[in-house]
Amino acid sequence: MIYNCPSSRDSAIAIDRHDILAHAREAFDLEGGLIYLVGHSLGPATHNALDALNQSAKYDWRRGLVRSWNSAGWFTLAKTTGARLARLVGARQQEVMIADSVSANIFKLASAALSAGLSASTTLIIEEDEFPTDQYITEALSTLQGAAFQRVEAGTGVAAMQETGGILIRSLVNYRNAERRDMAAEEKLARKAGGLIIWDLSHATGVIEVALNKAGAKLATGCTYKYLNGGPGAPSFLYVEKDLIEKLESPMPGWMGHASPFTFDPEYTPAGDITRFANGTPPILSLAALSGALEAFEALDISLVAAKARVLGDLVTSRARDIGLTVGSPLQGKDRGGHVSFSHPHAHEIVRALAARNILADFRAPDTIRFGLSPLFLRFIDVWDAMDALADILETESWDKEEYRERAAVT
Ligand SMILES: Cc1ncc(COP(=O)(O)O)c(C=O)c1O
Ligand SMILES: Nc1c(O)cccc1C(=O)C[C@H](N)C(=O)O
Repeated sequence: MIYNCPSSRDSAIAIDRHDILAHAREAFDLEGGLIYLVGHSLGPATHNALDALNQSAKYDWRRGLVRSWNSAGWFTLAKTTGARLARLVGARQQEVMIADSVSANIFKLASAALSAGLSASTTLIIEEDEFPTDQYITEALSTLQGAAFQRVEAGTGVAAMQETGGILIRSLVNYRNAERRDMAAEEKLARKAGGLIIWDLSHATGVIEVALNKAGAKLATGCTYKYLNGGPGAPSFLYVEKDLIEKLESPMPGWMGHASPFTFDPEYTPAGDITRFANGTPPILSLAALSGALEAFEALDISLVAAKARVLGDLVTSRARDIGLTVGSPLQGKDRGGHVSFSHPHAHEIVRALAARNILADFRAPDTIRFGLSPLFLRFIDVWDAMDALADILETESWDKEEYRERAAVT
């Protein structure tokens, strides 16, 4: 074990002192004194992301103007940034591109898979506790394509796929409880049943090891604004296994996915590579920020990042249990993603009481608190202190204040 779980504040300090990832924190432009436990929702800004954004806006856009499509590499930015991200999900560079949102990419990938007959049946399956957008998109797509739709109980999606040979939309890490699935084992079951899994890697990428190629995964997408710190609204990524790229056609064949957009051909011919999944003009400023943000991962061993996340999570689960909270996440680090959730009847007030102490966590109705444990910028002492604050808030019932009861529009 590279990291040990601290048993005291002093040992947390000692572990931080020897942390081989300690330098990664320097990449971030963090406000002093803030403990940020929401990197699983919106990662903080890195200096490189801000510089890249600045460069793109102030020089490439302001001065380079339309010339920058070529001179600043804007035309290929979605692909080059995807290639940069590929290592973090265990994919080949040519199998990943940046495009649209996860919502749009689930639609494109599932629709393309249905049209190409990649699965034994056209049944679309999703578990009822998946992130809502995945459910809405999957159900809407089934209506559009006249495919059967099954919203199944949590924990039964793989069995439904085995039974029907259909397409399962599945998070590698559940957004609420951080439960982690075994991609390789489930891919094996999919192959046996003639089914297909489209992976949502939103809560996995940048915090646990993801090995798409090794697992034999065919299709995936994921957010870049969480652990990858791409910035608010940063476009998501999509992955298509190399042998499938030319077999699949996007249901949204926009001009940027054309083999030669600037021939302005009235007939659509898809690009021969992953760019066939692009549709319109990409959000260059967001892509620039994302590309800059990925530099923080460049020389990092993702297995170390994952190891640190596991132990930060162990620290939260063990101390949360000590103070009487009900932990909703798996207790074994290997079964968990990068956050830990626990419940309390006054979860919302507690999250607001933590915020008043400059500790940001998040609340998911009705009673869940999530602590996101981004290993690149969080130290053991941050998490130790956050747990101390939480213990104090519970013990003194200092959450019980009128001002903590109002609901914010977004939490
Ligand atoms: C698992 C999961 N999927 C999808 C999304 C949404 O993705 P997007 O807003 O890019 O469509 C989120 C978070 O917002 C998420 O947690
Ligand atoms: N994407 C978000 C947004 O645009 C606003 C507020 C929060 C988000 C999120 O990412 C939510 C997140 N996926 C979750 O796991 O709850």
